[in-house]
Amino acid sequence: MAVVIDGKQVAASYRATLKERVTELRARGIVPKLKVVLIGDDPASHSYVRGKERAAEEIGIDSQVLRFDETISETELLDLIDLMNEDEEVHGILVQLPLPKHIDESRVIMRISPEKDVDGFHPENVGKMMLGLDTLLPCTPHGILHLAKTQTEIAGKHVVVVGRSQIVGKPVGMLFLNESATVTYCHSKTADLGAMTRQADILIVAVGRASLVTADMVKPGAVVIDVGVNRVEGRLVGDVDYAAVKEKASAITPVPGGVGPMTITMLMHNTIEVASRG
Ligand SMILES: Nc1nc(=O)c2c([nH]1)NC[C@@H]1CN(c3ccc(C(=O)N[C@@H](CCC(=O)O)C(=O)O)cc3)C=[N+]21
Repeated sequence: MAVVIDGKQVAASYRATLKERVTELRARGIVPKLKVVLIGDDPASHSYVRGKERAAEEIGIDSQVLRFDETISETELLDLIDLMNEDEEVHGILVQLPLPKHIDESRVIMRISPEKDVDGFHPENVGKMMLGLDTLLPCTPHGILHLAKTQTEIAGKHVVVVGRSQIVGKPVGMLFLNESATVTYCHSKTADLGAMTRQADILIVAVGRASLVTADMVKPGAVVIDVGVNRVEGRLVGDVDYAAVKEKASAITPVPGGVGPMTITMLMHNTIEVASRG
């Protein structure tokens, strides 16, 4: 029977240390400031952004959400980013994804100043992360690494990543490689997924398909990190068959209450990092 990794609890205790850092910054006259751009009326996006606002308020970060309807043009959005890039009081800029079809996501990401890119999505930050240099790390991968470290040593472990998205799969493998894990990537074209996942000491699943990973695909004693966010019959579930895998793993993250709260907390971490650079 696995330990349930309480992401809500780990995130809350991490936020307590962040709150102290904000107190110190404010004593020096620095108020960390985060701008979130939210386009359209997708209920999930609005819910995530509310979570970000709540966390910022708890820690003492000044956050502002700029809401636009989906008719906003790409040029208008890029001009807005330019203004925030130039505003010395703004430390972090986040444009909530996905964007409407008529807006080129990569052009938007590349327009955000790498120094203010608290998502860690800009190619300059991705490149620095790949090189193992000190930089703004992508929030979900950073949160996953932090959760895994509460359970196990990373060096020498076999980490199997299922999913190769730009936002989670690819960077999370790179972060664990930098921590001296042996990393295997799996994806939709992987020939025998179970044969791969059964080798994992640490199994990270970030695909977006409910019940993708079943108990027979997990090595006894593995640490399982479920990054999936799926709505099934109105309920939020991950990519892992939680009830069955829980019996086999040594530790597992629940959905909700696992990786999600860590993602938001690492966004706060990045905003404070930028504010601390002065
Ligand atoms: N530029 C950008 N940066 C992002 O970081 C980003 C994004 N766009 N677009 C969407 C995804 C998704 N994402 C989540 C954040 C928190 C939870 C979270 O806190 N989930 C709660 C449950 C929330 C609920 O109940 O709906 C949990 O797992 O416990 C989930 C998902 C950030 N994203």
